[in-house]
Amino acid sequence: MCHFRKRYLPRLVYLERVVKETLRLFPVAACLGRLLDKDIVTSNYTLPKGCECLIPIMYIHRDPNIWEHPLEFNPDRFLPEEVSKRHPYSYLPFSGGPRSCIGFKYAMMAMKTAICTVVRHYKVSTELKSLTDVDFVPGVVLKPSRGYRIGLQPPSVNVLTRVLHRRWRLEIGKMALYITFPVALFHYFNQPELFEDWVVKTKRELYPPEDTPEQRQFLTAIQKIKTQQEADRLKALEKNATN
Ligand code: HEM
Repeated sequence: MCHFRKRYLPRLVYLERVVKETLRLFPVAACLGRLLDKDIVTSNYTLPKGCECLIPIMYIHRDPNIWEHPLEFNPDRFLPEEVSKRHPYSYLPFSGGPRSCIGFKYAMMAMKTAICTVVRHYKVSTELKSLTDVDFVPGVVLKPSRGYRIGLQPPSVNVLTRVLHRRWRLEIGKMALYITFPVALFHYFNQPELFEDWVVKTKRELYPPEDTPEQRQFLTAIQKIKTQQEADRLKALEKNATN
């Protein structure tokens, strides 16, 4: 199975909508607190400076005035055309304004990577039947009261997948062979005593000493020249001796 790469993340548009819809129904920070540094005037109320406010993110995310069928899991609520219909502060999983989460991009990348990695390797299941089956305990972050009731099962691996999974072993084997083979050959042929006889024998077979009439004629001619030269030299010596 190929490795997951960072460059794949922008292409996972549906997964991004799934993550966003999950954070709508189950915002990690379900409730935020603010201390007002000035009076806030709304249509019906004035919230005085110094007042401590709680912003019920989970409640806003499930408000039927904002979200149609709020308890339905529908990732397409986060299609660009749907998002543009809503007030920007109707969805606040990472808070909003100047004190919003600085790590939201990283968090989105991390969640998408984690989900991809898990679903590519495991079959995920749960005994929970609907969203309302999940109860929460109050806390700084949203936490299910009965833990995370999910099952992870390794997929049944077919032969092809098994072969692909073992590919890295094959590659290492091939690499070892590529290195060992020339090294072994080099060592073998660098022992002259092992192959000297073989070289001499092969050379004799490939280039046998020639014994043709021309060759013999040539050798006789050379011999004649040598004898002639010897005789001339002797004659010259005798002449010198008599003088
Ligand atoms: C799913 C993951 C995350 C969620 C749901 C989340 C949510 C939030 C929320 C709602 C706030 C606002 C808190 C408030 O106003 O009281 C916040 C603030 C903050 N978050 Fe995250 N966060 C996540 C991951 C991260 C990561 C990965 C980082 C760092 C890399 C990070 C860094 C921060 C910081 C520094 C603040 C404070 C910003 C400020 O007060 O100016 N968060 N986060």
